[in-house]
Amino acid sequence: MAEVDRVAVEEFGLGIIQMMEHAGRTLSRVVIEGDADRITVVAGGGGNGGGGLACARHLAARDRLHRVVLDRSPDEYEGAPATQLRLLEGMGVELVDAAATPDDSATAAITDADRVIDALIGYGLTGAPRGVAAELITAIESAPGPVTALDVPSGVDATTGEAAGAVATPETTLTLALPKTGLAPLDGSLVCADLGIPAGVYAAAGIEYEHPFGDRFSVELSLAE
Ligand SMILES: NC(=O)C1=CN([C@@H]2O[C@H](COP(=O)(O)OP(=O)(O)OC[C@H]3O[C@@H](n4cnc5c(N)ncnc54)[C@H](O)[C@@H]3O)[C@@H](O)[C@H]2O)[C@@H](O)CC1
Ligand SMILES: [K+]
Repeated sequence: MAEVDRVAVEEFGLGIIQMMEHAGRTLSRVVIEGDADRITVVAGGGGNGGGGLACARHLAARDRLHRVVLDRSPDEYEGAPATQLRLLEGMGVELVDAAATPDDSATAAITDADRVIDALIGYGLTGAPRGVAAELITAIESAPGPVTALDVPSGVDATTGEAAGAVATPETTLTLALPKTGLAPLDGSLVCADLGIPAGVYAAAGIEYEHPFGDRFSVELSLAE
């Protein structure tokens, strides 16, 4: 998937912000179909967090957003995730910086929610979750509400499915563009979102690909028996 993203951006000129918007909007549609009114988005600093922040904007516009929890200071965001964050700030959405709140407001924002979106870490995970991200994964895992994970549950290696540390078990995982091999052993439902990546990108990345979405923009997947 990393190679597909690279070819899409460097050889086909697809914008990361474009793909991230599809990810965030489709994620918001999936959770809006449920009945949760107070949805908390927990967002990291990379591409996965950026998709979560785009989702938060669509939820806020529909009055379904409870809180946005960050694992670092808003000043540390760069690139497309920073663009998503600035848009949220412009809407007046309150951000909870878990790294700067010694009290339990980040945990409360997670435990008070009807549903939690886990957009901390995607396929960019390196090693076991550390620091604030690890604490937030533990808080998500102990939250009473159901969890929707973006792309992969944070802490799971997208390729091997191994988890070297904490993982929040999702009710649903919305994976992006292609199912990752590391999702095969996962419990819960699996939905794949179309990021609008042209078929030629897959061909250029050496992947045999048939558009799986038909007339839809997301499809539920199940493991072949
Ligand atoms: N790169 C792209 O073209 C796109 C990426 N997308 C999303 O972005 C993800 C990949 O983005 P990135 O490559 O930025 O990576 P990620 O966002 O998956 O992970 C990087 C972030 O995780 C943190 N992190 C990594 N390992 C950690 C550990 N052990 N403990 C604590 N924190 C850790 C890093 O500090 C960094 O903030 C995909 O899974 C997907 O969800 C989509 O938004 C679509 C486009
Ligand atoms: K995630």
